[in-house]
Amino acid sequence: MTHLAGRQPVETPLVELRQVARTFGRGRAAMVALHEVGCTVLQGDRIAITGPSGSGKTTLLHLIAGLDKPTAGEVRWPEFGGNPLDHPGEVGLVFQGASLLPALDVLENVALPLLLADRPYGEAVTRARAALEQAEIAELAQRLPEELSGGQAQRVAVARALAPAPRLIAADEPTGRLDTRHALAVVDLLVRAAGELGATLLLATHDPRMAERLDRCWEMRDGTLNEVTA
Ligand SMILES: Nc1ncnc2c1ncn2[C@@H]1O[C@H](COP(=O)(O)OP(=O)(O)OP(=O)(O)O)[C@@H](O)[C@H]1O
Repeated sequence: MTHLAGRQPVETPLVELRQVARTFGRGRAAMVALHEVGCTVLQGDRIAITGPSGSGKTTLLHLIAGLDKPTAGEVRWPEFGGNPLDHPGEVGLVFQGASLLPALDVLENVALPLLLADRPYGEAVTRARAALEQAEIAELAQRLPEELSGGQAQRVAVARALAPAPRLIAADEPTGRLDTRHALAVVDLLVRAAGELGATLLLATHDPRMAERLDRCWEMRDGTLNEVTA
């Protein structure tokens, strides 16, 4: 596994899952997406969650980020004192599509989460500009989303996630709609930015070439988790 520059994990658990299961639906229609998964995410970890379609990557990522609740078992966030989503700016989320607001320019899109978290306007704009610099797209600040390529739009989505300086970055197939060159660039950006921020990074991907850029790799198979590297 590649160890790109940055801070190494310290042995402090950021997220702990104990015998976590997640079932969707009920009765005969019940679908067990996760079977008694136990794992620990350490501060500063950079973990790829791999596995085929339907193996449970998104379900696991959502539980770790606090977006979903288990149907059995326990998820704990010792460093956050409860669900991190209750603390605005602590979790940066990136999804397959950039989902930028079409009427706002790039700078406004990146500043928006900070404004929604009641940060002062000046601070939100300053942080948004810094995140665009970090993502190496400062020159796009005044563009509208419709004026961006797919790769540029996804870098804006990454900048939006980075702007509040989150402690946990959760990215779900963030490169699924990009060609290999742009996909690798976005993954490398996430890895570098996580190192610079001292943030923990979890990245769900079905692509082993993306997973190789991170330090640890968890492989999902039919709702169970195996660590394939450490
Ligand atoms: N809301 C839901 N209702 C019913 N079943 C669901 C729901 N969400 C996920 N599932 C099922 O749970 C299983 C795991 O889904 P999940 O999205 O976590 O897999 P994944 O590995 O992320 O897949 P992909 O790579 O295709 O995104 C799948 O069988 C899926 O159909």
